[in-house]
Amino acid sequence: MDSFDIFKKLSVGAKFKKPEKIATHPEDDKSNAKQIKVKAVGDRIPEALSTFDMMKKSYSLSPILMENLKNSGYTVPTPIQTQAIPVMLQKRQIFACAPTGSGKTAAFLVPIIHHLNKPLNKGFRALIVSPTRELAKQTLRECTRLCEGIGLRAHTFTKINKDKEKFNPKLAQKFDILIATPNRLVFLLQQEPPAVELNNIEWLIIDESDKLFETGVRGFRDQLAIIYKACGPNAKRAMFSATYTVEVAKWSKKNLDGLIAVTVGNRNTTTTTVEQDLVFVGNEEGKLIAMRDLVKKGLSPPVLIFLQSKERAKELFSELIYDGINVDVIHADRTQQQRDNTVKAFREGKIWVLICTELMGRGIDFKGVNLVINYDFPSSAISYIHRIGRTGRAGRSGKAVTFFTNDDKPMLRSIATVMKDSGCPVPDYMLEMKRLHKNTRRKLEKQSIDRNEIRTKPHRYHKPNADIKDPASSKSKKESNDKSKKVKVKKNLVSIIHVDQTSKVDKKRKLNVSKEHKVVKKTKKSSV
Ligand SMILES: Nc1ncnc2c1ncn2[C@@H]1O[C@H](COP(=O)(O)OP(=O)(O)OP(=O)(O)O)[C@@H](O)[C@H]1O
Repeated sequence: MDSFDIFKKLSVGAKFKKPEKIATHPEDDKSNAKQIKVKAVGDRIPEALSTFDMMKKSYSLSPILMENLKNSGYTVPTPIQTQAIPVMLQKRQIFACAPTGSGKTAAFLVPIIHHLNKPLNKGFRALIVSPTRELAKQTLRECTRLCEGIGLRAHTFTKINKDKEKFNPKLAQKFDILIATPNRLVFLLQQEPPAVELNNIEWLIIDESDKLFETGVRGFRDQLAIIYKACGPNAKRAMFSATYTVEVAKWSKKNLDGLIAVTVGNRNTTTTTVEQDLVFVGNEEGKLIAMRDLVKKGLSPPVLIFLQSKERAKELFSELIYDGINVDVIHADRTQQQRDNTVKAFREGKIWVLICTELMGRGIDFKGVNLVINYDFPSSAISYIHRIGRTGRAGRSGKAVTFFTNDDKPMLRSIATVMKDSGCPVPDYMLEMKRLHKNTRRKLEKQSIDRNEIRTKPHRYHKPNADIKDPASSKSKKESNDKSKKVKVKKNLVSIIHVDQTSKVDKKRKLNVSKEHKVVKKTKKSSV
């Protein structure tokens, strides 16, 4: 019996497979696509598109834009595109909610490119607000592709000091579309005189709108208020997200005239093309065992691993790099250049496993991610939906594995409910667990769990100066190397022992882990 067999025996958790797949993209399965419910609420709802060609006839979309869509490989509109595009082409304000990886970016880019039509040299006329710089850069790439041959130019800010020195409204004249994070934009708006002007904005798109409406440390909400004010009252607004919050829905209804609300599928469910497993791992040590077992069984890259904080991401990185895995890590402590390089290398397949924090949870479109591992349990159902939405995109299939320990049990019910609502069978006991009061849940969502350091530990029964013999020493050298990790089970605890390697491990780790990746000793502070 190997380590994972023992671990599985002790585990009371379950592994579940989704029974069926439903394609989210019409081209993958035309019959299934028709079953996806697209709901639109509002007055005078425009007719939904059944083909992209309808835009040419009904809205005189430029042949170049049509060609750019085709060159992007977009032959049939996705469900959200069928309804959101005509709504925006008719200059109506929209609140749109559609699953992860379902083509929301093109759903707002196509209408704004159509409305802006051609460069006017009067500065930014459309603004797209994204919660992270990585997402802003990705949207810029898609925008640039769709604007090819049209002459419209999109811009996103780079280094903050450089922007302060160099960026000014005159420079902005040659651009038409601005894609920015709220932090950076507000910083530039608050320069004296403002380094950026938004008085010509005709369209304001809030991507990941529920994230940007969150109140909290980063104060996105307050920043949005400053941005709205700078755009003036005539800018049309569009809110897009994969997850629905009552707050954003209510705000939109109250503040956006002539609003049309478009929802695709059931609210706050995961995409149906992702097979989802929940695995009970007992404790932190169990997580490393489970992780190593997944590696041993053979991971199919690209793989994304989510952790709750940058400190923990660094810790896991230093473990996995020692295991010889082609892995890198991305978090807020790395410089922009390092973050960009890592994203690029992962996109190009040079890195197979990417360890990340919530920073990469929203919007990022890595094509063909096969597996998402929630090493640390997500703090909310919303976070779960976005994290596992990095796989199973654009109708592809994917897999998500979520580890949980006893510490995660209070939030287990909400994740299990999302899984059930998405069509995954989950054991009744999880759904029957006590429902948390709204306030308690919110409080838990904001606090991150204080977890033990991620570190392969010498066995607890190991006497410091004892002359420990490798049980494998009598076997062949190769066997001995392979079996340097031994598992001992005592009183329902699973521990993994590096019998004779502890000091070597530390030395090698120091050599392998570059300065920028050095493990920061566990602090209670948790951030991405
Ligand atoms: N009509 C289409 N046909 C085929 N592929 C498409 C179409 N529209 C978009 N895509 C592709 O689908 C993928 C997901 O699109 P996108 O990133 O816009 O998803 P999203 O809905 O914004 O996801 P998230 O909620 O995670 O941000 C992208 O790779 C995009 O190129």
